[in-house]
Amino acid sequence: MTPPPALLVLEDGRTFAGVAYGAEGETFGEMVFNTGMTGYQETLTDPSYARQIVAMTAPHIGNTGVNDEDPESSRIQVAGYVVREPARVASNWRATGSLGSALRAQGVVGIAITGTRALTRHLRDRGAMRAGIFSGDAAQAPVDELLRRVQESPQMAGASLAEEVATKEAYVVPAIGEKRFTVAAVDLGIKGMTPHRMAERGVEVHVLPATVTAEDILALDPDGVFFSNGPGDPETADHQVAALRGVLDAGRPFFGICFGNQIFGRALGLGTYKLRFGHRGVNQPVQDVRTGKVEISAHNHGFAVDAPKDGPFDTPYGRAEVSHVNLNDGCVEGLRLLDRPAFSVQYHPEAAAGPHDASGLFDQFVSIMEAGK
Ligand SMILES: NC(=O)CC[C@H](N)C(=O)O
Repeated sequence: MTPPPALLVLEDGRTFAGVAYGAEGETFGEMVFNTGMTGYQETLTDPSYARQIVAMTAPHIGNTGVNDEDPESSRIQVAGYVVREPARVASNWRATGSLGSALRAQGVVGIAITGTRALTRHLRDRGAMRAGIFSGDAAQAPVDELLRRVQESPQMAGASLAEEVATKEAYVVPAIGEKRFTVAAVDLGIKGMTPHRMAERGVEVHVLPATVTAEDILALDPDGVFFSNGPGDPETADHQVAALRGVLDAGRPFFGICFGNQIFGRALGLGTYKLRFGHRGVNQPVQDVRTGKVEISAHNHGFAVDAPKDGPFDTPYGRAEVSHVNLNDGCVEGLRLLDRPAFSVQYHPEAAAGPHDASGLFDQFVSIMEAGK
């Protein structure tokens, strides 16, 4: 059966005609692209993609189907999905179904277009922008009308989404093997692999809702505090910035990833800004400013911290420095305090999917907790 026609409409009026993939209907979100050649299931279930329509630059998606082990959260989180060619056969020994049926079962509207390269170049040149996918009855309206609705949909700048996707109830991920440390992990849209990487190192992880206060965190008497990745604009995360300031005031060892890095930056008094099209993929080169060492790393961010890159600077918590920079565009990829046990990275050392070059950052978190005991 041939899938029905579908239309992708960008807010600047560019359109891409294709066929429906996944659920039929309509959806709106920020149009972004992901360059990962692997890991579509992890990408789709990463809560940081909330309210984003993700286009895959890899031309063939769905080859290995879906399985029960790779999801990073309990559901598909993207607002919509754009692929070039959906695999007609799902072939993998772990597969429990096809990606197309998983998208349909979860009501995720997608589209297959031939022009994913043209779309990516357009976003690279003009920047990430709002978009809509329309198929079935939703595609019957005139294009002008669809465009108007895209232009009326919410922007990513100014969006507060972390509390929407984060857990409402605290839960514990037990240490694997002997328990050595307790970590309070604030969930802003945490990926399942992150607590797992800590648990593998003897950490019992208390995952807490995004609405917790510094008092709630410190009441657990944790050896370390972690702030996770998450969707939305870091400028809206005032509550989390205040909570982190309380944690830093108490001198607790701190590690942050992605949204957590942006909140750390804000807690240090730095600003954040929106990147033109962001970094989403599994092969971004990041350099450790001190050692010169380059890690190839997994990324998913559309915002970045604005910090001085020419050496240490003063913050309310003493001197700090930019620890890592991106070699593609020079943006800040990590921060650390020089006299206190606190650091964060903008990229993804849990790397699901992605290369494991940066996994040593979890060991670094363990060392600062060890030193603090
Ligand atoms: N993965 C993340 O934590 C993303 C952080 C933030 N929402 C951004 O896009 O930059």
